[in-house]
Amino acid sequence: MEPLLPVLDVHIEEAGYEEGQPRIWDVSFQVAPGELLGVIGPNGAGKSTTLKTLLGLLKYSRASVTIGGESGRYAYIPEQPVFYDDLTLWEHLDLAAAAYELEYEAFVRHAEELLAQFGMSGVKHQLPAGFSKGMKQKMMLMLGFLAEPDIYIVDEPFIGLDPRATKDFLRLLEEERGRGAGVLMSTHVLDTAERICDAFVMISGGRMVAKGDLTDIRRTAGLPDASLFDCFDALT
Ligand SMILES: Nc1ncnc2c1ncn2[C@@H]1O[C@H](COP(=O)(O)OP(=O)(O)OP(=O)(O)O)[C@@H](O)[C@H]1O
Repeated sequence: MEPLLPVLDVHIEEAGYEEGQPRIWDVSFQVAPGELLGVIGPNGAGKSTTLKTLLGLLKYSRASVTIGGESGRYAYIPEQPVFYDDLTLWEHLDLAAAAYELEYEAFVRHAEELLAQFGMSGVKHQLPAGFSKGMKQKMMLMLGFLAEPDIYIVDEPFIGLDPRATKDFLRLLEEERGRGAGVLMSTHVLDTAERICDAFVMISGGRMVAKGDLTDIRRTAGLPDASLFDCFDALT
C-alpha cells in the first residue's frame, strides 16, 4: 500500500522573533492522517515558537510548511483564548461558520451538538468575557472542531480543562482522527501525552533532541523501559 501523504509537513531551518536572532533550529517533522504527534519540552524550549512558525506568525523564519489533506485546512486552538468582547458564544460560532463557508443548517446541527457535548448550551447567548478560564477554552475547542480541518494544531489543551471536559475533548479528537484528521499538540502533561500520542517531537534549547514513538524516544534516551517523563528528564 502507498504510504499516506502527510497532513502536515514541517521543515524549519531556523526561526525567531527578530531578524538574525533564531530561537529554534533544525526542527522537522510530519503528521500522518489520523496521527497524534506530541510536541514536548521544558519551559522556554521552543514549543510555542515552533507552533507560531508553522502558523506563519513569526517575522523571521526560514521554513517550509505544507498542509495536506482534502481541504488543506487547519484549525489552531491557542492556549490563551482569543475572543471578541461584543460577540456572544453563538455569534463566535456563527462567525467561524461564515469564515469556513459552512452550509447553515449543517453548521447549526454541528454547533448545537458541540455545545451539548461541552455542557455549554445554556450559555450560548452570553458574552465569553464573563466565562471562566475553562469555559473560554471550551469555546476555542468548539471553534476548532467546527472547522473539521485536516490538521488540528493545539497548544497545551489540558491545563484549564476539568476532567470531564478533558475526556470529551479527547473523545472528539479521537473521532476526528478516525476520519483522517491529524493532530499536533504541545503539552507539559506527560502522563497523558504518553497515553494518547502516537509519536513525539522533543525540543530542548531550541533544537530537536528526540523524535519518534515511545520506543524511539527510549532508545535515544538509552532507557529501554522508562516512562516518557524519565526520558524527558534524561534528554532535556
Ligand atoms: N515574543 C517573544 N519575543 C522574543 N523572544 C521570545 C518570545 N516568545 C518566546 N521567546 C523566546 O523564545 C524561546 C522559546 O520560547 P517558547 O515560548 O517557544 O518556549 P516554550 O517551549 O513554548 O515554553 P513554555 O513551555 O514555557 O510555554 C525562549 O528563549 C523565549 O525567551
